[in-house]
Amino acid sequence: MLSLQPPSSTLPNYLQEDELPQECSDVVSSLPRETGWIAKYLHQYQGCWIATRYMKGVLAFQKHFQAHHTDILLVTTPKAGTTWLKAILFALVNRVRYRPDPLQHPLLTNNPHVLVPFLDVNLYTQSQVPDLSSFAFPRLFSTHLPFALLPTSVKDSACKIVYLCRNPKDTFVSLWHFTNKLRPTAWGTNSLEEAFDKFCRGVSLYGPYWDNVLGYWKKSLEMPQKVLFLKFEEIKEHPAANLRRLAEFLECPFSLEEKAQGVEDNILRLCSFDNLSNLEVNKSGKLPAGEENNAYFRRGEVGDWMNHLTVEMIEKLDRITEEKFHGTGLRV
Ligand SMILES: Nc1ncnc2c1ncn2[C@@H]1O[C@H](COP(=O)(O)OS(=O)(=O)O)[C@@H](OP(=O)(O)O)[C@H]1O
Repeated sequence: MLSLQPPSSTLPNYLQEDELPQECSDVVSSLPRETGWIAKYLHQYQGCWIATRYMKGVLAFQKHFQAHHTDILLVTTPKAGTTWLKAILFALVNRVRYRPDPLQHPLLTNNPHVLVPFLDVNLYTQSQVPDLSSFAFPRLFSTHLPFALLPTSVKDSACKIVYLCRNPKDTFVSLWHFTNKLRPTAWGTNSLEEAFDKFCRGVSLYGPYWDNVLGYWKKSLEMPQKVLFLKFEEIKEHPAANLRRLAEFLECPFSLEEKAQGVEDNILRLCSFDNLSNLEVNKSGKLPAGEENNAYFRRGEVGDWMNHLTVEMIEKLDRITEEKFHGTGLRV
């Protein structure tokens, strides 16, 4: 057993890095390593930067997860709006079982990350082979892993993948705030400049950001029935149209009757930033691993990067994005 972190009883659960099983520690110790942001270290595994704490879950997820053809997997780059889309997905596919009612709905008392858990980060981190039998169909799961790292059963089955990306400048700024809120100051760097440098070099959770996004963009063009590619900014601008697109992709389109009853509007209202962020569960609750739910709600807007990045930073990030996405047809 290899311990990668000095014991510290003061750390919340989500920062504690348990002793890794031998099989996992052998893999981890052979990987390139960098000091991380929210995590103490990031390890470059199959081209993707993963926190020590999540390595066990990633390996177990890759090895053991058996996808059902009815599963829905939400994939995002961290801080792309995962919490928001988890809420929308849950409300959408469960709209018959749970009417999107402003007074009574599971989203009013549960953080979206509890209703749509991360496979690698939550379920497979707790157990090598978690019991997924209690999940209602269609099963809703989530991950930040790049397409290339998904288990074979996800790629081979007819399960659907919904991918969400957000422009890299807001993604970076959101990640920066999240990191500073949740991790001890002694870890990694407190400097915006240093974190920015790492992000630009691709060293960020589940990064490089551009590789993660491009992998799913290409798959969405090759297999439009399997991968739906959504953008945070587009959902913000045209929420109803994107909700309809999502429903059609998941083969549960809204009926005329539902449209007349205002079901689409009710889902969007239920999942809006103002509604979710003001719920008691999201103001004062915590996730099972100890993260404060309010850390997932900050501003929820497009363009906050203008308040944080210098002109040089903006130019640099724009230039990298331009180069990486050149010729792919993708604009973010
Ligand atoms: N309902 C709703 N509507 C719009 N925006 C929302 C919503 N909920 C969360 N947010 C904003 O999403 C950002 C958090 O990103 P994620 O949820 O992807 O975080 S995580 O990857 O799950 O850790 C973070 O963005 P920033 O405000 O820019 O930091 C949240 O405020």
